[in-house]
Amino acid sequence: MNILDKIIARKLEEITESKKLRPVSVLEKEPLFSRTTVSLASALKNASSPQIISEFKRKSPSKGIINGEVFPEIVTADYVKAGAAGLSVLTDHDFFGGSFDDFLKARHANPFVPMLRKDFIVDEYQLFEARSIGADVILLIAACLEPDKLNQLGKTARELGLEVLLEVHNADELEVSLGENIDMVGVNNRNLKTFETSVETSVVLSEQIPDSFVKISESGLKDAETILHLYKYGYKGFLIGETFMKTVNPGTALADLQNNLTQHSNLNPQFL
Ligand SMILES: O=C(O)c1ccccc1NCC(=O)[C@H](O)[C@H](O)COP(=O)(O)O
Repeated sequence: MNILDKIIARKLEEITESKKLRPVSVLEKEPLFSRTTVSLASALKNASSPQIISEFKRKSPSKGIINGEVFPEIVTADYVKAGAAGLSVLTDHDFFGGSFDDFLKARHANPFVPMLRKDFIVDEYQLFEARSIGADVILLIAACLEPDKLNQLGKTARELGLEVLLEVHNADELEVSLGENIDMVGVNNRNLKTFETSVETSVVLSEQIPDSFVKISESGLKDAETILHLYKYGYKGFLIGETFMKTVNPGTALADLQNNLTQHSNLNPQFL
């Protein structure tokens, strides 16, 4: 069984349990459920420089524990101070060490910043969960979903006021999954079989994503040079987790990257 199959098998068990414990009628009564959402797509679309979406990620299948001693409210507030355009917070517990508690702490510390619920969405119920914890954006991973299901989830997400980030790893996934219920397309540079990352994946797929979708490059991003290189291919957003989270102070790591981006852009104005 590959890693995605394992994650999804576990997710389906969790969803069955959660539906019994906290049905949709309960989720709808959560105070954050009716919160006005904030658009990540607009923040990226209107920017005239590369924008970083900073991820709060404790561990991962590829790296194991990344950082055990971190507080979501502190790390995410530091990210925002350092100029993050948006936040991504893992809510998957078993494989990424995340939780709703992490998400809620980040949300309360940053009420007006666009936040992505980073999880493996396979059921409408999880969209109601996302709304109830104050998410603005949800992720639909093409590798996990049949095109009809993906389209249906996108439609329901939109009806709930959530933006939809479609994640693809290759041209085939892109071709069958792109549709009217998608706001942003994220190209994941991580090969889920080998866990190796290659930014060439973002380069190769860039031309195949219509300009009407905001483009985001995800995973394995480490430095300003790579980000500015991908910016030339039309990527507006850059989702970064491990590079920041493996440091003692993830917010400072983002601030350093932002400084490097500014310096490189000044040295090479053709980048911007
Ligand atoms: O990160 C993993 O090991 C992983 C394994 C299997 C499925 C998904 C995985 N990551 C999810 C992500 O999309 C990343 O957390 C995100 O793009 C940030 O990547 P990075 O900057 O490399 O932490």
